[in-house]
Amino acid sequence: MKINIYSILKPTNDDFDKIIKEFIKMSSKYAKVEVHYIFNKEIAKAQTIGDKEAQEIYTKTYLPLLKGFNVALDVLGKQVDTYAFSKLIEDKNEINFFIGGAFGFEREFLTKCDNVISLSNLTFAHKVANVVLSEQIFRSLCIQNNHPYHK
Ligand SMILES: C[S@@+](CC[C@H](N)C(=O)[O-])C[C@H]1O[C@@H](n2cnc3c(N)ncnc32)[C@H](O)[C@@H]1O
Repeated sequence: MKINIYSILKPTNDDFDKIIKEFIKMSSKYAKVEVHYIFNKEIAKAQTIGDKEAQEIYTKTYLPLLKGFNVALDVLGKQVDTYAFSKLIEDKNEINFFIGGAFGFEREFLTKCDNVISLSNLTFAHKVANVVLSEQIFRSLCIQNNHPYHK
């Protein structure tokens, strides 16, 4: 199983990145998990302009990456518990998770994904969302493989 996490963000190698890397390393026993930070001039400019234009740039960036099974993370998405999350990612060859930029997602992009999930009613910073996502991926892989971590 291959799991990609796409995040519109400059990689900074801070403590959040270290925690994310740790969960990915722990997951590697069961799946190949990779985080892809996407940041370029257009995205940098997007952060300084209006919500709508920025969202259009995020959509343009993410659309070509849609392949396999695609899950967007959005505060207003479907709330799932860990077991439902585990079922969602079970038996898939390739899963892509998309974390939005500072202005969130354009509806058009969300409708092109197979699922849109919410991790909480609270809005998190990108990296906090990525920490929670990475931990839930590891937890789900433990559930699927009967590893005691999930108890
Ligand atoms: C700083 S947030 C964007 C906030 C933006 N104003 C919005 O309403 O979407 C950046 C990204 O983190 C992810 N995120 C933050 N909180 C989340 C939550 N509770 N559930 C799912 N994803 C979340 C989403 O992918 C979001 O696009």
